[in-house]
Amino acid sequence: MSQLVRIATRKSALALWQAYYVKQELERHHAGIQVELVPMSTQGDKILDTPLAKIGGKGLFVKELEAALLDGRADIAVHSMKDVPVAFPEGLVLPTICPREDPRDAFVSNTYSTLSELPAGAVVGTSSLRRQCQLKARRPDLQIHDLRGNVNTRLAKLDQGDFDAIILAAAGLLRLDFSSRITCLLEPEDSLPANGQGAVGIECRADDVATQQLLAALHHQDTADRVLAERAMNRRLQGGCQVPIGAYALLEGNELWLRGLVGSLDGQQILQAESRAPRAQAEQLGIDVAEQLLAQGAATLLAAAYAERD
Ligand SMILES: NCc1[nH]cc(CCC(=O)O)c1CC(=O)O
Repeated sequence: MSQLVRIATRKSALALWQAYYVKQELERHHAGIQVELVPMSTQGDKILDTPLAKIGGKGLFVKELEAALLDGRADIAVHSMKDVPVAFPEGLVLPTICPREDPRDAFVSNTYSTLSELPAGAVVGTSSLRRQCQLKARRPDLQIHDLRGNVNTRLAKLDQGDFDAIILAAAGLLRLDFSSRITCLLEPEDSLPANGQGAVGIECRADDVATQQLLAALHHQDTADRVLAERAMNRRLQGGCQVPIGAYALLEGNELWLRGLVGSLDGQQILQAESRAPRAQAEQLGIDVAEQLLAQGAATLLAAAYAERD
C-alpha cells in the first residue's frame, strides 16, 4: 500500500517552494509515495498593515498549520525554522531539519552597493528588530522603516522607490531565484542572523511513527545541531519570534561555536557573547551563551524592547 503524506503549508512563494522541496525529497527517497500540498493562510499572512513586532504573540506563521496537524487535515507541516516558536504544542514534534541554505542577511539596493555607501539619513526597510538594532549600531544616522509582506512584495516596494535599501534573508532570495537581486551579503559580524535562519523544519504528530520514519531520510544532523544550540539560547532568553536577538552557530569539526547578541532598538546598546562546546552539548551551549547575555543585562534590554512594541 502506498502511503499518502499531506503537507500543510503557507501560500507565499517561499513557503510553497519549501513545501515542494519536501515533497520532491520524499518522492526521491520513497518510491511510490503519494505527497499532496494543503495550502492555507496564517495570521501572519492576513495582517499585513501592522509591523510584525506589534502584532505580538508567538507562532504567527505556524499556528494554523499546527491546528491542521492536530485535527488530521494534514500529516506534516513545513516551516522556516526562524518562524517556529522555541516550544512546541502538546502532541506535536519537529523531528526533521533539512540542510541549511545560506543563513546570512542580504543587503538589497538599486542604488548603493554596500551598507557603508548609504548616505546619511538613508531609508532602510526591514521588519526585523534584530536587523534594526544591528543596523542602528553601525549607522545611527539611518532611518529604519517597517517593511512587511512576502519576498516579492518587499522587492516591489524597493523598486517603487520607498526605500534606499532593504535587508532580507539571503535564503528566501536564493530559493526563489532572486540571487541577482542580492547587492551584498552581510557577514555575521555585521548582522548576526536569527536563530534557525535559512533552515527548513518539518513538524508532525508525536504519535505518527510511520510518517516520522519517512521523514528520517530528509534530516541533516549538522544543521539540526546548529539550530538546536541557537534555539536553546533564545529559549533561555524567553525570546519570541519578534525580538532584537541574534543567535548563530557554526560547526568546526565536532565542535559548535555559538555567537549570541541582544540589542536595544536604537542600537545604542549591543550585548554580545560566544562560547564553544562539543556538538553533543548543543543545548547546554545555548543556555550558557544566554546566561552570559543575561549577566550583561539582556533581560532589561528585552523588557524595554517589548515595552516599546506594545
Ligand atoms: N519572518 C519571515 C521569514 N521567515 C523565513 C524567511 C527567510 C527564509 C529563512 O530564513 O529560511 C523570512 C523572510 C526574511 O526574513 O527575509
